[in-house]
Amino acid sequence: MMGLSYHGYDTLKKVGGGGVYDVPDGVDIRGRYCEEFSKILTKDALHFVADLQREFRNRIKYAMECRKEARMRYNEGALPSFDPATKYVRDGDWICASVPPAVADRKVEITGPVERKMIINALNSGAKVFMADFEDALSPNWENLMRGQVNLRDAVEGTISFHDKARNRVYKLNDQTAKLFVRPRGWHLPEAHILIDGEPATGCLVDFGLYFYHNYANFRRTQGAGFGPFFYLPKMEHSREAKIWNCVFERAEKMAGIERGSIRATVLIETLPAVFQMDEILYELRDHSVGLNCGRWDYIFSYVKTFQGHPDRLLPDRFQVGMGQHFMRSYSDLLIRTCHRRGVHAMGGMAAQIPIRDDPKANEAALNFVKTDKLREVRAGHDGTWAAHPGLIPAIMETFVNNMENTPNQIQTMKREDAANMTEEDLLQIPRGVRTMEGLRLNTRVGIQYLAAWLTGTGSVPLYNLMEDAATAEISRVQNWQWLKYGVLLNGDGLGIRVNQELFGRVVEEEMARIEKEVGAERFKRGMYKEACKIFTRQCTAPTLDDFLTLDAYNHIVLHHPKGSSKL
Ligand SMILES: CC(=O)SCCNC(=O)CCNC(=O)[C@H](O)C(C)(C)COP(=O)(O)OP(=O)(O)OC[C@H]1O[C@@H](n2cnc3c(N)ncnc32)[C@H](O)[C@@H]1OP(=O)(O)O
Ligand SMILES: O=CC(=O)O
Ligand SMILES: [Mg+2]
Repeated sequence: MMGLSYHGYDTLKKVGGGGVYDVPDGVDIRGRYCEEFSKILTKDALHFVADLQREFRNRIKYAMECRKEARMRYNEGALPSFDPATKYVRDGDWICASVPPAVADRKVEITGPVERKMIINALNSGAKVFMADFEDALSPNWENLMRGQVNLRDAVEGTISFHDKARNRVYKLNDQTAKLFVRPRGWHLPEAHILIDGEPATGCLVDFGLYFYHNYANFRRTQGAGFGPFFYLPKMEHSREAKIWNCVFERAEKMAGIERGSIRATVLIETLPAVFQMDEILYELRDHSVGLNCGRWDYIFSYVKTFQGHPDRLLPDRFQVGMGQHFMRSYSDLLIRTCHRRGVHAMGGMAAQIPIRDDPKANEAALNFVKTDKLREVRAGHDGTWAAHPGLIPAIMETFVNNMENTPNQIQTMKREDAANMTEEDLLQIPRGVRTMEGLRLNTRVGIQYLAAWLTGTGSVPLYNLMEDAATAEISRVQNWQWLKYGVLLNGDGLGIRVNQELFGRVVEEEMARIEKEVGAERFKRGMYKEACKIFTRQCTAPTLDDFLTLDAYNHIVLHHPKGSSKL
């Protein structure tokens, strides 16, 4: 039977590539057809996603409106703060459901995009947990998303393999693997290739829904010892958003006929407003929580975004905004105190350093930086932390093991009551440091190269010996925007130059020439550097700050089938 429109017909929908997706009433697939994808995009799985979308779309829209409204208040001069209306939650004596034994020990967690070889490498890496990422580390084009689902299904089944033909190497899972967590996209991102009742689906409901539907049974049997699946939840700004996730989880548990509280999630505290909502977020998810994580890179991005209307809160060069800054330390300390008081893990964040193969001295310095950062985390009371690369795992594991008393975590032993009186001033203190021309140049060079990679399907890249992903690139973008908006003085290099449009135009030109030289003329021509430069420059110079780099850029990676049908 040929496909009709998505309205009112329970029918087969024909799309590019000659195949057909069997879709339920009201669902339209605009992504490329592929037989492998059709095993993910089954009618029943799509039915589940559509049910979630229909049940929660209005609440999601409302939550996004609330974000806008809060931003307007911050733009008018208000500061984020603890909410007096939920003091009873912060003061209350409740705790979260107890931690599932399968994930009691989370000393080192590796993260990475849902790419086939990386999934196998990460699961085999010796880390306790692998967070498979549909978010900061992934460019969410149709192929990546759908292949990611196929890869995760095979990983959970234990059948995943990969043949690297160039190296004639076959990758398979070891007997012992890391426990899998999955990070869906944030609430704000649409999935333009799946329309439900004529509207793009909510990206995270697609990521969550398809993964949950196909994997919950296998996962609980093989990985979760009766619990799971496990998730990481990104970029929330308020506990009302956590409440929606909690309802989504309950809805999924009901559909699957599994016990309430089976699904568990760690929430990234990576927006400035959310640091004032940590108790409230845990409270909403108290039956489904396994802790919070310091998503430090998005947190820095969010500091600039929240204070976009506050010229007295300008950031110094990006690399000076580390965990030594008072506001960052305060955030980590309060997160540990909050989690341990509620009986769940307080996870540390990502050090951006990665191994440097061709320079032993620089490599040693990078490794020492990571070790110092991780030592600070474990001594502060974190129960585990993130690694961006398998090469860092032994050193990080050793740091955590040697500094914890033979226990899987520090939930009972590091209560951090000293952080109980953390104030709003502590959490908001203006970061110290200077701004330099090199800072502006590096932001520009990194931002454009990251975006060029993202547009061509790669969401995490090594640049100048550091891991760059959507969160780190955001810092480069918003920092440039902030410096331009307020015409800041570059006060750290003795040049006494003010940032303005003309200077920025020159910097962009010169940095593009440098990028071309560094990557080579051929790769530069083949890549999407010019398009990336256009998008990045527009965003840095826009009169109003765009909410997300990837939201504006998303239109450029939407590819509707049959070709030529409209974009978002
Ligand atoms: C702010 C945040 O949200 S942080 C979380 C999101 N970001 C991430 O997850 C970034 C994860 N890291 C990465 O993507 C990568 O490490 C990069 C892009 C930074 C560097 O990647 P590469 O340049 O390919 O690293 P490199 O060449 O050293 O890789 C060596 C091997 O390690 C593997 N590897 C590297 N990083 C990872 C990882 N995170 N997970 C699994 N395997 C990995 C590579 O696949 C490669 O395997 P192979 O030898 O079998 O071919
Ligand atoms: O997601 C993690 C972050 O640091 O951002
Ligand atoms: Mg993040």
